[in-house]
Amino acid sequence: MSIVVKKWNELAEVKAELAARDWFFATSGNLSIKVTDDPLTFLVTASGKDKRKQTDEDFLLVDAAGKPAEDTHLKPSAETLLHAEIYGRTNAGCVLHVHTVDNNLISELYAQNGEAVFSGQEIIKAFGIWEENAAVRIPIIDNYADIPTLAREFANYVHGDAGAVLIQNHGITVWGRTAFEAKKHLEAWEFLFRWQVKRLLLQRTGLPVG
Ligand SMILES: CSC[C@@H](O)[C@@H](O)C(=O)COP(=O)(O)O
Ligand SMILES: [Zn+2]
Repeated sequence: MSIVVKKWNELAEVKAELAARDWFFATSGNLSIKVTDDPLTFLVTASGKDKRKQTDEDFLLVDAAGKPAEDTHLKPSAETLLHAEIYGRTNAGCVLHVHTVDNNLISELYAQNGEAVFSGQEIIKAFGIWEENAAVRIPIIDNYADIPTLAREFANYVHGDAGAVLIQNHGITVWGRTAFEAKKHLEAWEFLFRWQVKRLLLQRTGLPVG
C-alpha cells in the first residue's frame, strides 16, 4: 500500500469518527495529515464538501504552500494555509479543525482574556499532564475573513508538535504528532468546553456547582 493510500485511510477514519460525533455542521471543518517531510506534502480535505460523507474526492495532496501537489479539479480547504503554518513550524503529523456550538461559546465568553483556562478536571491527563490541579490554557484569536491574515495571526500561537487555538466565533484547530494524538486532544478540549458551558448554566440556577 502506498504511503498516500495509508495516510488517506488514516485520515478517512478520523473524519468518520468526528462525523459520528456530529462535529461537521453545514460543511464546516477541515482535516489534514502529513504524508512526506521532504518535500512537505499533506492530504487535506477538499473545500466545501459535506465532511460527513465518505467519497473518493474527500482529500487532495498539497505542498508546503497549501497548493495542489498533483493535477486535480478539487480545491483544497479554504483554511489550508493554517494547516501549512503548523506543518511548516512543527513536527505535527495531523491537524483537525471543527466548529461546535460549545467551542464557539467558549471563544466568545473568554475572548476578552485572550485565552480560556481550565483546571480541576481529570481529562486534562489526556494532554499528558499528570500534576494534581494542573491547568490548561487555549489561546483565543480574532476571526479574520482574509485567510492569509488569519494564518499570520494564528502562526503566533503555533509552538510545539501538539497544540490548539480557538478562533473566535469560528472553531478550534488542534494538531498533534499523530492522528491519534490530535483526535485525543480535540476530544479533551471539546469535553472541557461542554463541561464549562454546562457548569456556567447550572451555576445560574443556584445549584451547588463549583
Ligand atoms: C461553512 S463553514 C465556513 C468555512 O469558511 C470554514 O470555516 C470551514 O471550516 C470549512 O471550509 P472548507 O473550505 O470546506 O475547509
Ligand atoms: Zn472553519
